[in-house]
Amino acid sequence: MKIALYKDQMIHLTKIERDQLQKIFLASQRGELSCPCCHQSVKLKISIHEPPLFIHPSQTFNCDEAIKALEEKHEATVNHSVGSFTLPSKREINGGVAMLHKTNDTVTGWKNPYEIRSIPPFKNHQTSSSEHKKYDVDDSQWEAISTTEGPLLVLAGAGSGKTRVLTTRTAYMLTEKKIASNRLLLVTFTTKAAKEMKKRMASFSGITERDLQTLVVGTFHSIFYKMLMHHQGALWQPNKLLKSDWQREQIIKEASRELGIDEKEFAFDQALSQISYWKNHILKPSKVRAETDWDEKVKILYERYEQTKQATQHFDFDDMLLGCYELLIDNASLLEKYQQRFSYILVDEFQDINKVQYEIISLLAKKTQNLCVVGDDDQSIYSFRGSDPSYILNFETDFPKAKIVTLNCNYRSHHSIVSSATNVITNNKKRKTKKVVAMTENMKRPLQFYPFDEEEEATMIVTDIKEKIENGARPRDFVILYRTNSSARAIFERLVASSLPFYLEQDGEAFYRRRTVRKALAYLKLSLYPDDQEAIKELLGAMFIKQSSLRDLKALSILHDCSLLEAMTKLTDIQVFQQKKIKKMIPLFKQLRNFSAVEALEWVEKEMGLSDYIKKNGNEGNVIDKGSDDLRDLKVAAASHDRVSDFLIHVDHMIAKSKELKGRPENEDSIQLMTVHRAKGLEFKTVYILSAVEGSLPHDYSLEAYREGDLTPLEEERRLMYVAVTRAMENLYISIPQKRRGKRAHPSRFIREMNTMI
Ligand SMILES: Nc1ncnc2c1ncn2[C@@H]1O[C@H](COP(=O)(O)OP(=O)(O)OP(=O)(O)O)[C@@H](O)[C@H]1O
Repeated sequence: MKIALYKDQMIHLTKIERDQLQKIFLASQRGELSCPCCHQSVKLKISIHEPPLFIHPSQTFNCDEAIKALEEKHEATVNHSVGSFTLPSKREINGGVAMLHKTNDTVTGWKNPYEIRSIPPFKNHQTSSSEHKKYDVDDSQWEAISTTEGPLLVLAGAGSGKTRVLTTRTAYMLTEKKIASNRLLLVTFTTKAAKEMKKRMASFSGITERDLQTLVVGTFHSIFYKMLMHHQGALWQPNKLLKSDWQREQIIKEASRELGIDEKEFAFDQALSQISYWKNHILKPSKVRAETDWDEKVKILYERYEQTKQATQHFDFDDMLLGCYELLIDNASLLEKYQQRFSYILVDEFQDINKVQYEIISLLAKKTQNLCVVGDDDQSIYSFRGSDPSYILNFETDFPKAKIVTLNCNYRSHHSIVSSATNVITNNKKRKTKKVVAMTENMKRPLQFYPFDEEEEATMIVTDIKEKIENGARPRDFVILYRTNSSARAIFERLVASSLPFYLEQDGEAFYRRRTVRKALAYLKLSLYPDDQEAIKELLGAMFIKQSSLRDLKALSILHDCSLLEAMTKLTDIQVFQQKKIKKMIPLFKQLRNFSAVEALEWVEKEMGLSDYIKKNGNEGNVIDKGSDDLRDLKVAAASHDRVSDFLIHVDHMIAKSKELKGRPENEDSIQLMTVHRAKGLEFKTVYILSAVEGSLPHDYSLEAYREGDLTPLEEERRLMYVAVTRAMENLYISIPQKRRGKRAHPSRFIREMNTMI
């Protein structure tokens, strides 16, 4: 039904502004809406497949006829506002956003979902022959398995059975070729993948417990670290490993103080990534060529970072690779020993290898040349960390005797998913030509849907998952993929509100703990709690006032019997322009609490100086996550809350939930939320891709590079879309919000490509 009662007034879906829909949804979740006929509570359902509707959650009602009459009556009436919802007096058909597939009898701007149609007819591909039936592999897979001698490049399309090939090949070498298990080295990209390989290997008949124990399977780091421990144990004690980012950050923070860099405001995370990138390229500080001011600063921090580590005998993960490389090149007899020991080397995910890893593997394989590498250049997505697809693209040049086997049968995804992925990836110029074909088809095609914004996107997806689980699906069947961690905020919040089990692997700070977000929230908090110390610290940072002023503020607040916030007007040990700014700003805090949450944030940005902070420090060196984007995201989150106080309660609740989940072990049967990067190598029955719009996927930074003539980052973004699409086994849903970060969004260019048959 299209009508419901809210605060004793009738609301009609066709008359509601689209940007109010989410608020009505939240009100309905709180049980604030009721049926105008039977007065039972009703819910607003916002789903992917059909226009929004009010529904009776209980089965016992009989209001259809009466509701129809009421709907017709109210269709003709004019409404203005109900509670905090604004209702247009005249319904706008277009609502200011592009509408491709609009319907006229529902909320403004609603667009029906749209199936991808540019799918060629499915062809049946016969593959397997009887010779290798016992391994359950096809001809090409068999060729990759049985070619054990000499360099071999297995170019494997998405879902074509790389893991199956690697495990079967290892089993074949051990059981049929009788190669001693300790002569094999199998390198995987993640610890999870290494465990999975061992688990699968155990299921082959003929493989003994001893084989599994002596076989060296692991990540580059784990294998090379063992080598270092064996030969230089004293230098590589585990207690000297800088395991966490905060430990590494601490070192460069100290160095930054000496250099006069503002500790509170510098993007240390980016600096650490840059240092890591240089190390993976075997670039010592003296060899780095700084091209920008930022590079120059980080280069100096890099120098200090290395000096400190050396002095305290600490080491980081990158040092393990560099240390192993140096160990082998400096020690010819040791190298020879390892060349003999590991006479068969297998490397998974070879498209994401970096320079130092490649150099070590090349050294080890130099003598025997028995190097089998498996990868897909179309899935190379780690160039920001130093991995370089040119190693896979140039493998035949580096190993002229290499044999190449291409695996192009996709066993994971149905035909329409594989075709959609192919439509996109074929647009990349720098790639090896290959045509991946699906082995199965079903009638379901990938579906594009058009939420109003990020909030509605999250609501639609959670509704869809809930329905599917009610119909028998398991939570573990679902994954929600996004480009950057900050995009997970809305979906996280909606899942917290639902009772569905979910797991979010956090590799960064939770959204509300991000630097710019913390600062913006501090203003709101101080408007209500002018003595909040944490918020005051953030405010000092936002105003470029040193943190030690907090001490003075505490003393001043006692002396003048005023709040910490008011005490700021009495600070003397600061610049005159800062004193003036503070005097002007402090009275404004009182007004803030009367605004809506969004208005308050606008005010903080424009009138209270947060925009100055963002301009100066929000973006420093940060190409992926900009402070100004965080503030826009924060306004989207705030839009669902009228009062500042309500929004702050919501924020605290989400911070607590996020902490709670961080410490909780992964439940195997949960909905997964992850970045596309993390989804590499995984598969799920149903995949949702968030925000397939320009600026998100492809990311803004790649579009900027493209405008400046550099195509490389955009091609990597296209590979990310390819990886995302090819994780789906049966169902693929792609979200194309009409607005993102409060602005009109444009469908991703990859969507256009997906809808164009090659
Ligand atoms: N010969 C085969 N017959 C039937 N199923 C197969 C065969 N080879 C692989 N599969 C199945 O296809 C799916 C994809 O395999 P796998 O995960 O090994 O692919 P992949 O090449 O590593 O994929 P990606 O690179 O996209 O992560 C798995 O579910 C696997 O069991």
